Amino acid sequence: MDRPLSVTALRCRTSDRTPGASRGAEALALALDPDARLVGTFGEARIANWDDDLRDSHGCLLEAGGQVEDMLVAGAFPVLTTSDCSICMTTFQAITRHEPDARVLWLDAHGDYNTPDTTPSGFLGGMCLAASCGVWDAGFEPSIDPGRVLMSGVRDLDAGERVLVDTTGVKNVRPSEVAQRLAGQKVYVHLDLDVLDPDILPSQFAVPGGLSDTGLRTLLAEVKRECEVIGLEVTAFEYPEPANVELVESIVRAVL
Ligand SMILES: NC(=[NH2+])NCCC[C@H](N)C(=O)O
Repeated sequence: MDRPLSVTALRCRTSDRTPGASRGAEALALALDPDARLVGTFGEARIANWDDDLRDSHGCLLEAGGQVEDMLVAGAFPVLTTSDCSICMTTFQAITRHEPDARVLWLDAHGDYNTPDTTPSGFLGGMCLAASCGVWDAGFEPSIDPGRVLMSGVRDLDAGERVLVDTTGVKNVRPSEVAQRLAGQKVYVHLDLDVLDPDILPSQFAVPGGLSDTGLRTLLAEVKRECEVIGLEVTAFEYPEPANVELVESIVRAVL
């Protein structure tokens, strides 16, 4: 990497539900960079459906985009660690404002490509990529063309969600194909740790059949070799407790 690393841990509204998630995000950020910024605040704990969630998380989402923007403006390589994958609705805005040609590599067990019409759970985190791609309006400008998103590790799509992925042109490919597909391009990586197998790292929305830690490290190392990686966000709900931070750090370092 030719740019200085700039790391921020963002504590999100939804961290109320999984406080371990924020501890993990902060521990990871500090492991990557002792000078990492730790920002964000807990909101009021209440059970949310997606529109409550959107309202309550609004400040946190804006903060996420602002953090990535600041890191880019400073000429740094941004790394954002957080519990809440919904931040992509603003982080991708910051990325594509600075690098209009950027591709997004979406490493996740889930597509997060539901809309209010297809969501089985009402969970905003399951709808955030679709909002980023302009499939529905969450109140944030769409930031990335679906054709510029490459998914891998995604193995749990709801029925309506699958139709949207297929019809809007998002590609979902095997891990071994990722680096070739993105070769020579500028790539921002969204890494939800539930892309790993739940035997390796437990998660709130665990889906069996995930990548091994070695498999993920290999994939990221290939991406680093073949592409120009321009930044990274590491998200998860049931984030690693401090005992697992070493494992996650070793994975993240493969792409730095
Ligand atoms: N980023 C995540 N953990 N997403 C989980 C989404 C689960 C499911 N597809 C839903 O919409 O509710």
